[in-house]
Parts: sequence; C-alpha cells; structure tokens
Amino acid sequence: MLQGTASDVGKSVITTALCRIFKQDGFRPAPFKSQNMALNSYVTEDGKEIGRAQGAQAEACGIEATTDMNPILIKPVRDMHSQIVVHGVPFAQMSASDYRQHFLPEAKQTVMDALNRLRKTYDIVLMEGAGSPAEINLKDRDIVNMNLAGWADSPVILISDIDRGGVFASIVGTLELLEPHEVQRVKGFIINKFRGDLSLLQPGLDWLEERTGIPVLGVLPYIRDIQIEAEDSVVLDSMRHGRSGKRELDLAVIRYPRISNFTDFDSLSREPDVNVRYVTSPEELGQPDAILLPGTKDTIGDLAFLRESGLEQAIASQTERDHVQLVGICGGYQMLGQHLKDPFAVEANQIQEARGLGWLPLSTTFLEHKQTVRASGHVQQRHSIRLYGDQDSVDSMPVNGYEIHMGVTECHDAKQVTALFEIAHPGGQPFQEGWGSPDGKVWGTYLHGLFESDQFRRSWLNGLRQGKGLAPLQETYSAHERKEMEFDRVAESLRSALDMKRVYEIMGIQYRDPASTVND
Ligand SMILES: NC(=O)CC[C@H](N)C(=O)O
Repeated sequence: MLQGTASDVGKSVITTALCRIFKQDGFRPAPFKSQNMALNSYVTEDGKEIGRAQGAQAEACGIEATTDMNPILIKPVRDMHSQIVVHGVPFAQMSASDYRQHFLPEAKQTVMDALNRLRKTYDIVLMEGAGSPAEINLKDRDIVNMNLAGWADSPVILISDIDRGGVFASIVGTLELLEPHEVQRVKGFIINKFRGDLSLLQPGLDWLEERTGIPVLGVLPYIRDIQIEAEDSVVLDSMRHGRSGKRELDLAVIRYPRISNFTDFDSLSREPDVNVRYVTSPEELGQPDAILLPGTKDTIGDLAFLRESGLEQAIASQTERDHVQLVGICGGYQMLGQHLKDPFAVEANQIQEARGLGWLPLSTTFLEHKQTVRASGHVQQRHSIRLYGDQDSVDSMPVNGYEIHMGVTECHDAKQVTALFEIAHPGGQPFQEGWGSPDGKVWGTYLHGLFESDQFRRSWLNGLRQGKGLAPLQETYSAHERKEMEFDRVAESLRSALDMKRVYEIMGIQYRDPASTVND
C-alpha cells in the first residue's frame, strides 16, 4: 500500500507508474483506493462512476476499470455537503459529520469485499491511501489508510514530498503519531519531487534510515509536465497562465468553485498552437479565442459565482468579438440555457431555481437519477461547431465521450438552434445530442472527453484558426497513444530511481529481471 505524509505528495502518479511497471514486468496488477474525494470522475464500461485517477491507473495496468477499484467516491458539493457515490451510483447526499457518524462504521464491509474481489482476480493490488495516515482526529473511523492496511495485512510504503521542504520532519513526525503496530507496517520511504544534488541529500537519508530503521527505497526526481489525469483541482493553481511562451490560440476555461472533470481540456493543452488558461475573474479572462465553461458539481451555485464575480458580464462582452466561441460542457452546457431547476434538491441540498446565461433556448431540470454512461457517434452539424474541413470528412467525423449528470436538458425552440452530434449509448439507439447557435458561436454538449477525439479536436481548433485568419495545422496527435507513452515515461523515471528489487521483496514477490520475463 502507498501512503503519503500529506495530500498531493504524488501518491496517485507513483501508483500509476507502479501499475505500469508491474504490467511491464509480466504481472497482472490492479489499483485500489477505498475512498476518494474528487470531482474528476471516470465512467466504467458498464456505466458506473469512479475517481478519474483510478480509471487512469486501470488503463496503466492495461485492464478495464471497475467500481471495485474505487468503491466509495465522495463528491463535495456545498456547505460541507457531499454526494456519496457507492459502487458507481449515488447513495446519499450527506454532511461531513453524518458521513463520519453513520456511513463510515458500515463502510468496512463494502471496502473489504471490493478489495477481496480484486485480490482474487489480479496478481498484485496496489492500494493507495488518502491524505496522511497521521490525522489523529480521523483515525478511529479510518477506512483508507492504516486501518485498511491492517485489515488487508498489507505492507506500507510512505511517500513524502521534498519540494515543499520539511521532508524529514514529515516522515519522522508521521511515524511518531502512528501506533507501534502501524509503524511496523511501514517498510520503506519514497522521497518525491527532488530537484537538487543527491550527494547533498545523502547524509539526511543516512540519518533517516538510522533513526527509523526503515530504508529509503528511492529519491524520485521532479518530473516536469506530467500528463497523467489529475485527481482534483489542486493542480489548477499552477495553470492560471497556462504554458509559458506565446501560442496562437488562447483558450480560457472558467474555473468555478465546483469545477469537475477539467481533464476534458488536457488534450487541447497538448496541441502545439494552444494555450489553455484556468481563470477565476474578469481580469484574468483577457481576450481569449474561445471561452470554455466546464463541468460542475453544483451548476446553480457556480452560476451564482459567475454573476457575483462579474464573469457573466465579461464572458458576454468577449463573446461579442467576431471569431470568439463560447462552449459549455455538461454543467457549463446547462448554464448556457435559459432556466435551471432543482426540484428534488439533488445538487445542493435545497430546492432551487435559477435563470441561465440565456445563450441557447434550453432548460435543465435536475432529477434523482444520475446518468453515467459512455457514448460515441459522429458530428451532425459542422456549422454549429465551426469545424474546419470539407463537408464529407467533417460530417462523418467520429466523436467519443462519456456523460455524468443528473440534469436533463430540453430544447424549447429547435428552430433557433442546431443539434451537434448523433450519438448512441452502448446497445442503444442513436439520438441527437448537444445544441448550438446556427452560426457556431455558442454551443454545448453533455459529452465529457470530447476533445480526445483526435480529428474532432484538430478540426475545431482549425476552425478557430480560420476565424483568426490563420492557416490550419494538418498535424495532430493521438490522445490515446500519448497517454500510453506518458505511462511508460513516468514508469521509466520511477524505475530508474526506485530500488525495485526491494519493492518486490516488500510485497513478498520474487524479483524478476524485466529482461528475463520474455522467456518465462
Ligand atoms: N458533470 C457535470 O458537469 C454535471 C453537471 C450537473 N451538476 C449535473 O449533475 O447535471
């Protein structure tokens, strides 16, 4: 099991890299995070919702993700309230204290059943903890760190982040706050995000090993520009300005408080001519070529944020500019309409209604059923998205994605707008999805992951280029291949820094040199 001395020390990325290493070494690994608090989610093949990071880790393992890999997902909404998703479907809306008092005592069985199923199916189950195991106020009801390691009788590797400083204090302090039997589970440390001179660090490592009797398994270099999907929005703090250097297309994603599934825009930011910025105020909005309203766990609450922050107004004046497009995905799509209502209080624990931004003749009602499903199809109306390319190629252009929403959106004046896609859910009939203004200036869709469709992504960007008087770019990349290459790159980096022989020993598995597995 991998645990960390704090949040964001790199547990998820290291877990992903280890998943890939074990796969490369000829094992069948699977990831497991008993409980995850995140707004970036992933839809499994059978239409269930889990944390995005576990979905990506399953991909690194080369297997289909299932809800056993993340049986409990907490999606924070508002005022200490969260939606609790159990085995991929919403179970309840709860306050933090209710969750602790009423849910957690019952959760052990759910967690252990899921883990045991994975253990029966796979050679190695890589468990990932959450936050720090030394939060003494939370320890009695813990189901995700040391209690889980105990129930599963698993060794623990403790990860700490040296980039923020205080790495020795974090490690020694964590051990100090654990029970002796918990300390005994810790079989090694990983020091992550190191940028300095290893020889200067060595005396500290020797001291640490001597003081604790626990080995340092590796010091991992700071890996730049990691392109593995992020678990949650901490990473967005570093994306205010996007990448350094001027790019021809400037895309502004509105970062509202409950932004969800912002991984939707990762594939855009990897195009050579694009800069993606995450903005929270009218000043930051600047003069982008497209404004992207992303998904949100709390559409009505985040709409209020747009109004209070002055962004509604700023977005409207920027959208007036000739070539600029305003695009909404999922919650952002719902906002583009005229009216929203939540009669069952599914979004924020209170019944509410709101006026939308009013760009499209749509209204959305939030229902108790959550739609979580993969979808695929093709473009139906290229003009409503301002796609670039000749008619034949664009009209049959494939699109893939997934839906995660409780809102149902209806159009009450189909003459004013055009449907964007014809898509189908697995085994279902094709239907029209997404609406846009006939001139393609404003459009929205429920399809998350849309920009991972390579041809579509490039054609949309080329449409924006055309609007700016720039020549189209022919080249694009395969989002799928890029993801695979990134798993390999991060695995390679981990392998060269980590004592894998010892890691296998800790797991009780005899080390096999990767070179020799070919003939096994
Ligand atoms: N993924 C999303 O953006 C969800 C939008 C909205 N919160 C809904 O559930 O309908």
